[in-house]
Amino acid sequence: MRSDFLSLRQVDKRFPVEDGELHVLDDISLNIRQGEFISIVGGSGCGKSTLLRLLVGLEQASGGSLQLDGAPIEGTDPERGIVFQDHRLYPWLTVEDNVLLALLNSPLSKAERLQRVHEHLRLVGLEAFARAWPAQLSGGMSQRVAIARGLVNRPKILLLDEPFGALDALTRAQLQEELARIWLAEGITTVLVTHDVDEAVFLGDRVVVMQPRPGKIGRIVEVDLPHPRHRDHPRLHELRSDILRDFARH
Ligand SMILES: Nc1ncnc2c1ncn2[C@@H]1O[C@H](COP(=O)(O)OP(=O)(O)OP(=O)(O)O)[C@@H](O)[C@H]1O
Repeated sequence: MRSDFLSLRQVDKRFPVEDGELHVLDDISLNIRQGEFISIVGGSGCGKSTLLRLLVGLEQASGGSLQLDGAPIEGTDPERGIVFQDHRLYPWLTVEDNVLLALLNSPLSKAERLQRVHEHLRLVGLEAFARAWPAQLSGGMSQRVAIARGLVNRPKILLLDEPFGALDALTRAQLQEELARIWLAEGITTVLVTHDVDEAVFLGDRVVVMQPRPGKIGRIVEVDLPHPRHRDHPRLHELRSDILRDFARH
């Protein structure tokens, strides 16, 4: 198993703005192991989403390098699956077709594609809803479809930007458990951006704590607990309080 499966070296990001440039990310270096679950937390505006957009390939770094499995990250690619806060399902397509769309450029036959879609709908517990319309789904169900769509290409990594941010607390907790189960079953390298420190420590093998202006890695916290985890484990509470103390300092 490679310890630098996903590798960020001295990544820097600046945006041109009216009166010069905005320095958003400064000297971000991080090696992520194959199969690892990394959570990224930090206050609003510290560059978490920008970092994820660089990993997706929607933005280009101003300096430094990002590599996945030995190859530079350039542009979007099905080898990187994405789930955003807003599920972005097409309302005029059924659940099945929404997931199928992600396989548009796949070399698989139609029958193989459908089989793959159903396999992933089963994985997220929604096989019975294959023919449903997005409007018939709850927020949590829509987000499950988005996870199925993110995984259907069997990507090398799964990138999640506040995937449960718009859900109520109970649904959010359920989806976190689902994600933990799916991650364990699939063994997929995962990067999660979240505001929620509880979520970050519950799911992550490591939690990257970012600091603002410009966004930097403040520290990296190892969550030294095996999976599956119990959310009430005292160690998780301890780590959470420790990280929140960091937030209070910035
Ligand atoms: N395309 C852009 N052009 C100019 N500035 C940008 C652009 N994208 C992001 N920014 C700025 O970069 C900074 C970091 O934004 P980013 O969304 O990455 O932070 P974040 O940590 O994800 O915040 P939040 O938690 O509120 O979503 C912000 O000041 C934002 O205004």
